[in-house]
Amino acid sequence: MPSKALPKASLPIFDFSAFRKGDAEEKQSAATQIVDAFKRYGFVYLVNHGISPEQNQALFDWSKKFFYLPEDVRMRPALRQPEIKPNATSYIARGYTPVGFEKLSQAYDDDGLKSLRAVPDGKDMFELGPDKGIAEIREPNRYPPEDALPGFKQFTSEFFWSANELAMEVFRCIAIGLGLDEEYFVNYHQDADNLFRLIRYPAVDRVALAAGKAARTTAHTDHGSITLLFQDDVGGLEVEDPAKPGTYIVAAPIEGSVIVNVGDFLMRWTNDVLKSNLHRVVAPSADRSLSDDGEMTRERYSTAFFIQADRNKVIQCAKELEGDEGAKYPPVTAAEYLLMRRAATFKTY
Ligand SMILES: O=C(O)CCC(=O)C(=O)O
Ligand SMILES: [Fe+2]
Repeated sequence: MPSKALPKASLPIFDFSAFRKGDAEEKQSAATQIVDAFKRYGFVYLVNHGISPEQNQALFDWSKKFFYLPEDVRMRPALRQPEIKPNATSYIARGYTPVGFEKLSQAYDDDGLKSLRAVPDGKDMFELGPDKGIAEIREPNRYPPEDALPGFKQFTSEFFWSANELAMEVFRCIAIGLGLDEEYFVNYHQDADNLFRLIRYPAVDRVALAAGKAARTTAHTDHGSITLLFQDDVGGLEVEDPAKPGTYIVAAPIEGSVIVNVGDFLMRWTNDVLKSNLHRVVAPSADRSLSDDGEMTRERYSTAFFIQADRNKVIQCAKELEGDEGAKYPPVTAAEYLLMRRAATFKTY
């Protein structure tokens, strides 16, 4: 009998209630440990993070309902994400993106991108941002008509704000762990200019996926400040082992947990003190990920919540993080940085 047990995860797992509900000493201790893990792996699991198991389950239920909408509804021009042009002035995505458009990678030269794109990432996505504030005015959300999916808009909006609240707690934790003012990072994330991405990886031929003839998400780092990642029970997420570059640690699903990882922008902002680490989604190792006949790897759902700093605030390394070498990078705004990173991510030719 194949084992249905979840593989043991080897990335650090923290009970976040120690930070959220602890006294000053407990907060400091939790923050120090979590920051140590971000320095080493760039990734942690949090449990007891404040988003209830019911909300978590509802997220996947709604996601599934969205992706099961008829194709003609998903592909309506009003819902479809506008094509990203090479000279785009915005890095913000809203709406539905069908399979084959986004290819995450670390390659930025044309040849590298072209050869990687020979095997597209097998996923489609629905992306949204805040429904109030300056970010909403600049880029309104693109939803299916309410009668096509009643309640979807309200749920995703509520989830957006719950996840944003959790992200702000994570920033407080990181700031305390780094010896900075508790509100240091929160002050740069006032607009909630975040990207909330529902992802579906359709069922795919097991052998093709394992052989690299089909892909889910190629190895990449995230661009923004931090990412909160919710995954279902299929598996396949892996994180590069910092002790053995080129090899990967399985980031197995853990029910009710959220994975938090550091993005490139925060790595740069912290003078490389915190690590933005490579990760990918590959063929899951466990048998529970296969269809009944064993030919296909089951479809997989995940939700990534990319936290991005206020667009036009200039960030630069805090004095406390300069170390002996001084600041490694010149000041930059989130808009300048993210625009540059996003341009390479979408098929533009
Ligand atoms: O689907 C996942 O588990 C990871 C997705 C991811 O890394 C991304 O979209 O940046
Ligand atoms: Fe990612």
